[in-house]
Amino acid sequence: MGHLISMVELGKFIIKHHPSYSITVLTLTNSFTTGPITSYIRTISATIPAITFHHLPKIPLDLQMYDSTAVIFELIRRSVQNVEDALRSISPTALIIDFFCSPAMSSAANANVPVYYFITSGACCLVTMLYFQTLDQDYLGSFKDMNRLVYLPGLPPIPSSDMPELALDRNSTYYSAFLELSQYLPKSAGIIVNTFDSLEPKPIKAIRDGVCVEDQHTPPLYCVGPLLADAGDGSHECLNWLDSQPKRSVVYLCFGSEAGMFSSDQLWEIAKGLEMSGHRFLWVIRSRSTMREDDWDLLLPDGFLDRTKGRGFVVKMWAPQVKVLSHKSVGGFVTHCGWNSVLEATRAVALPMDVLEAAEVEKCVRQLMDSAEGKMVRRVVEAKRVDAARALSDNGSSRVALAALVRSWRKDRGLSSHQ
Ligand SMILES: O=c1ccn([C@@H]2O[C@H](COP(=O)(O)OP(=O)(O)O[C@H]3O[C@H](CO)[C@@H](O)[C@H](O)[C@H]3O)[C@@H](O)[C@H]2O)c(=O)[nH]1
Repeated sequence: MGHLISMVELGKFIIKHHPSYSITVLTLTNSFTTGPITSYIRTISATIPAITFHHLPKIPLDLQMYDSTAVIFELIRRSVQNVEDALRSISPTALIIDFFCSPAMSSAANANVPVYYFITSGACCLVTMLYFQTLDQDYLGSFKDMNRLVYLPGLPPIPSSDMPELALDRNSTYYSAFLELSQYLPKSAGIIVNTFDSLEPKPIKAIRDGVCVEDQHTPPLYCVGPLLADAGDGSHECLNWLDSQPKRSVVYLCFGSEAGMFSSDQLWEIAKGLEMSGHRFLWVIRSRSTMREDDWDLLLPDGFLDRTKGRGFVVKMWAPQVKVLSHKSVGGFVTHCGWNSVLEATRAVALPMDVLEAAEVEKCVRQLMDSAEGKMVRRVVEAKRVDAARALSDNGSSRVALAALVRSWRKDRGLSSHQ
């Protein structure tokens, strides 16, 4: 969902400023096409005629054989011919691919269409992707076993255990897919990133200076963000509850669209931490262990909902996050740091939470709501909010980047400035 929303937001950004274009989003359907995804696609299709969804033929897969990430890689790998067929029938000016979709590079080459990557995470993450070919040669073991710092251009040293999940285990299939991404990125016509120049100046400079890719040309970088979903219309009972809470008193906890699927042990730890913190909270819970509505309450500590009644509100599965974050009663956001949530948090306040233990949850919530550090985070976020608006304004860095991107694909296709 995090990837789909930002891809659609990129499409909206393109047609808003270059209305002669229309956008076709190629989508795969399978087990991960959950209710929120289906209803999101329906809403966009009904409200934005310039964006259409082209559903690629369904690929039959034995789901028992794959975990949730492997399913995505396998579907993409097996859809190469279908993507090529779609490109031949649509005949687009350019193909923009998510970073999971490297195999589509060959579909585009066969259909003679220029390919641009779209990085739905920030420039920090892109540095890791580009530099991964070098890391693969420099660090011989698996990052998960190293217990050391990893050095990347433009970034502070990163504990090896904090490397992207796909890159942690050298023997996994994800590792080869991540390495393949690192090899394909420099071959693209350009890289579009959902960030803005003043948000991540050091990694952006490192990429533009070409120091993340050895012995190869780094393609042009287009920082066009922040691309964020609109708050939209519609109501939700959690918004009514927020209306009745004091200003900036509620801490909002939500852990993205996929990562938010916790085991029952983890849910239990978060619940305990929230109870101990004594603060008001709005918490979105998802769990892999059960999807039956009646079972939800059993996942939480006995009596938790009664003891926190009035000061806590639990939403099952999905909350209107953008609306929640802009609500006046929300004073803090505890997140897994999915990039969309980070960007959306520029409208609110966030602290990352790492270790899922009750004491850590309690500490994190208290720090955010009570401490000098929490106040400082609020000030930094406010400054970034102003920078973000500037980047998207006329002649702002993201608008200039979008214009350069459009010029680039026109040039690739030999089109004049009117086409
Ligand atoms: O209850 C919910 C949960 C999520 N959202 C929205 O769903 C999106 C979630 O995106 P994100 O915060 O990026 O989380 P994920 O989808 O889990 O993130 C995946 O995709 C991101 C973008 O590539 C990566 O940065 C993350 O590491 C990866 O986990 C955001 O727009 C949220 O507003 C809701 O509206 N309601």
